[in-house]
Amino acid sequence: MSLTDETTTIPVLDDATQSIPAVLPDRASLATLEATDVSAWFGTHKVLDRVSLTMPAGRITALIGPSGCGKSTFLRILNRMHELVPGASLAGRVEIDGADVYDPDRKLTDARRAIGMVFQKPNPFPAMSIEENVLAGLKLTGTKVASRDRDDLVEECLTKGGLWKEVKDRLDAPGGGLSGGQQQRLCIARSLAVKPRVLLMDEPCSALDPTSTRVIEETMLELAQEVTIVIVTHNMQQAARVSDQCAFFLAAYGTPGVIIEHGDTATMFESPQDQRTSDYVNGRFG
Ligand SMILES: Nc1ncnc2c1ncn2[C@@H]1O[C@H](COP(=O)(O)OP(=O)(O)OP(=O)(O)O)[C@@H](O)[C@H]1O
Repeated sequence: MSLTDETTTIPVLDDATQSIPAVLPDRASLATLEATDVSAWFGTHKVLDRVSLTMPAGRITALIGPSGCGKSTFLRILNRMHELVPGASLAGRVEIDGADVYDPDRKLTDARRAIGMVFQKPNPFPAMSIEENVLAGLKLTGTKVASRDRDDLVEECLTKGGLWKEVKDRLDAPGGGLSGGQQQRLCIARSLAVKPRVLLMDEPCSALDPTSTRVIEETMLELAQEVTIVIVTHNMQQAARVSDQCAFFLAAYGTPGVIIEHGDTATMFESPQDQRTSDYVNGRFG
């Protein structure tokens, strides 16, 4: 089913009922994510109207805009989390390298494995060890890794998450015992363990101090070489520091969110086309 009918309601899919093999493209390569005419509702409340955006392979795309304009909803549509909200629906198309993310013949876990998510508040499993946290996503997504390869995978993911040096001597310690910034990097490492092609990050630094924020930003810049990143941020300096392109979302009073303008980050900050973009990135509202 391609979700081009504006009135289509997405059913909440039960993984247990989906046994068709994965057909997502090779997860080892960088992927472009393409959203076309995406609209979204919570019940009858329409919160996004025909949003289209290309998020290029190996680049960092920042979604910016004032509170309530639909950035997080858009992000959650990209890896099929929106459909978990009772009464939520959407229309439009999301493709990863041309493959329909909402193809009903595809397992929900395939979409989640290919398109990982890091949330605003670090959410490690507090009682699980650091090592167990990294490996936790494998079980949740049904990803198989031989036990002899697990140590290497843990080291690889913690290294990419920028945490290895700090925790390599205490992999058995509980994840909940780490600082907030370390916990967020542990969550990034956990997302990486299933080898996603895209990593979605919803205000990943908003609960962190400036030092931890910089460490996460450095981690993101390194990760972009092997995974496409889409980040929601309210921090304009952060958008300017880390992103290659920005999309400015806005919802005028009583209307659903739309993208007013998008383009490469330098242009969006230095010479945007739309006065509202200029006002927003210069802190005149929002
Ligand atoms: N679970 C939900 N149920 C009902 N309405 C929701 C739900 N989540 C979000 N909304 C509504 O959808 C609209 C868009 O919200 P969303 O969180 O996507 O915006 P946002 O731009 O990410 O905001 P913020 O920057 O504050 O996180 C808002 O009007 C919000 O109230």
